[in-house]
Amino acid sequence: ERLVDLRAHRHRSLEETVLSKVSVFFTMVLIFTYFFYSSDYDILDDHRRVLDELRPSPPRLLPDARSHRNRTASADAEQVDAPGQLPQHMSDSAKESAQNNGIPVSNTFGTKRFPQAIIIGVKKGGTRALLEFLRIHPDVRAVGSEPHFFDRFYDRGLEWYRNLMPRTLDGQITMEKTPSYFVTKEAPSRVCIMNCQTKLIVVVRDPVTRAVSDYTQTLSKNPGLPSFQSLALKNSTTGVIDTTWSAVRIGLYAKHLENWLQYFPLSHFLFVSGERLVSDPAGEMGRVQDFLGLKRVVSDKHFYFNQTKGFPCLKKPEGSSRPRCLGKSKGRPHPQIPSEILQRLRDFYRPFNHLFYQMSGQDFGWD
Ligand SMILES: Nc1ncnc2c1ncn2[C@@H]1O[C@H](COP(=O)(O)OS(=O)(=O)O)[C@@H](OP(=O)(O)O)[C@H]1O
Repeated sequence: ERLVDLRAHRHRSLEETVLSKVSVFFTMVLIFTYFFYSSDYDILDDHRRVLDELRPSPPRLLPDARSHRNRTASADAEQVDAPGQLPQHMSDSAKESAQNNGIPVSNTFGTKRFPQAIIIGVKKGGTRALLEFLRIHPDVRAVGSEPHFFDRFYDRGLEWYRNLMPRTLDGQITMEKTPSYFVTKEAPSRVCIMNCQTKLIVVVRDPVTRAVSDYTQTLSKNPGLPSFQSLALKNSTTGVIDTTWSAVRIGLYAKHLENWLQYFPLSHFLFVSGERLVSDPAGEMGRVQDFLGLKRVVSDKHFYFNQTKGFPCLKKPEGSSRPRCLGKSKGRPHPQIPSEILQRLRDFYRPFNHLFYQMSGQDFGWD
């Protein structure tokens, strides 16, 4: 009888252990689901980026014999087909039939390629908005975070860089954005070593507002920062602008473009107006898609103006419960800067802006 009792007791405690494990598992699933669906767009995106970057390099399978446009032979020599996920835009039936055939489709789709187009600048111009808007396009795959290869991590080598890229199918465009490339002296020659056919996109914004936006970002990380005017002026009595301050220097677009034009012809550049990206995102996206040789998929039906955010946001994508606005670090309120300092900066930038309009063949209307 004691033996039977003991067995029954053991059975019960085993059942209890299993039950408690199952309930812990479901609680975790519930918590995860809650955070997944209630989180901010940027947080989700950050998770995806971190996961993408932490994912170990896949083992090499088949050598990729396919050639791809816009790439240099040396840079391409090591291309391989590699395991990847089924492409998002692939129809469910195609995915199913591939899986039903027992073919390990997820192991043969996609190739990591060098970007054919890069958003090279400018910092605080609206580069994140542009990249996120482009990512809606089924023929664009982009790295979420900024790789900083051509400025900070060049010594890691081209293969390191290519490994950061998402997998693409033939016909899809690989992209990345790192706004500091535009002001990095060595970047043009380095990009050209990778591929001189690379398309270059520069989102430009009134250099005065851009400088204030840049300052606002630094201030948010370092509240003890000196005032904007004390950093912008070399000397408060003479009113001479301090061009060594990066927030000022970045706005000398003509000077930076000159450096790039030593390696790339003007036809390789598209200058996107940061202002119009806010006032008419669909119009500006039309130009970008044309430049990239893409079908005009991203259009006004994808955007709505969010009154609370004060910026255009993406409408609820299919299968998502929420519309997507950029995170809090995009569209921050700017501190009030004395009007005479802003005027001084406007006067300072005017000749550089005019030179830039001439060089780019576009009048951005900042003056
Ligand atoms: N749709 C939308 N939503 C939010 N913000 C938008 C959008 N379109 C353009 N912008 C402007 O983008 C500015 C930030 O530029 P970047 O993304 O290039 O900044 S960064 O260099 O990557 O830090 C950011 O600058 P601040 O307003 O100064 O924060 C915005 O003005």
